[in-house]
Amino acid sequence: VGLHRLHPFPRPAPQAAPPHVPGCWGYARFDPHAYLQNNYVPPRADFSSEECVVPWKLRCLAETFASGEICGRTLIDVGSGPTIYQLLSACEHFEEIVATDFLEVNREELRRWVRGEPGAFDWSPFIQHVCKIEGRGEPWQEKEQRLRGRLRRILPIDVHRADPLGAPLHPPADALLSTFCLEAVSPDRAAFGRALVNVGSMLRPGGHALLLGALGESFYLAGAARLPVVPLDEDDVRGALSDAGFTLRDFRSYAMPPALRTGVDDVDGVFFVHAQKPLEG
Ligand SMILES: Nc1ncnc2c1ncn2[C@@H]1O[C@@H](CSCCNC[C@@H]2Cc3ccc([N+](=O)[O-])cc3CN2)[C@@H](O)[C@H]1O
Repeated sequence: VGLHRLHPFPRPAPQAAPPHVPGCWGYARFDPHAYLQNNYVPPRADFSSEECVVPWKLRCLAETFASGEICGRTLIDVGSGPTIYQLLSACEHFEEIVATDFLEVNREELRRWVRGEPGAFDWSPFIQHVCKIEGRGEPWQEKEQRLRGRLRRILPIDVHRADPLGAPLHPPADALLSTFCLEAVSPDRAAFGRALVNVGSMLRPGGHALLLGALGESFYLAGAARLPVVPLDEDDVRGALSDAGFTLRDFRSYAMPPALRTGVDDVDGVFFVHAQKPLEG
């Protein structure tokens, strides 16, 4: 019962990517700090306008969790990267948050934040914004501590495996969250669809899946790494969810304004999905 202790997946040698994961070698050069600077500081993380992309993402999550319908014991975050912003509304509704990523450098970045170590990325502007839009007048330091207390496991994951965590998750997660991961690690739409099936296997029947991802993106930069992304449109996402057996509850999209097209990627827009795994089957 409970999460299995896993050996980290062997990191591919830069010169030899596992054949089943084209482009995986690029992740050996992924620089978490550069990635954070590219996406999670202004202009993309500008909290002065609700029209900016990060406030839009946080609002999608806050509004979806505000109903209270999505709750339970465990939420698993797939491909967390070095970020925790995506967990700020979720952490109110789950006893345990399980973060996951393929790279140890990202898992260590997350541990550094959980431990409150100097040099960890400063998420306080994000925490303050989420407290403001959730409207409970909660001191942001309390939310920060609550997330730190509930973020108890930071595990290796590979969404290209039938068992992404290396073994089935017992008990299955009550909810699944994944932001900007599946399309960024899939060489084509079929692989994206298979990854969605794989991660869906960790979710209990009736469980909720929340996805944020890139539309029309073909690459992104993270320091020396230039990573390929499968360009998706709205129908690709809807079709993959349907093929994976999910029932769509909400679909929203955001068009990236010219001011936020900074060259760190070629993303056209962002999608937000709330889907549910049927109770039967
Ligand atoms: N096989 C694997 N299984 C699971 N995770 C894996 C695997 N391989 C790599 N990973 C893991 O997945 C990765 C997740 S970060 C993926 C970045 N996605 C693209 C980037 C993100 C972004 C963010 C924000 C905004 N915006 O407008 O606000 C736009 C964009 C568009 N560009 C990375 O953590 C890696 O370590």
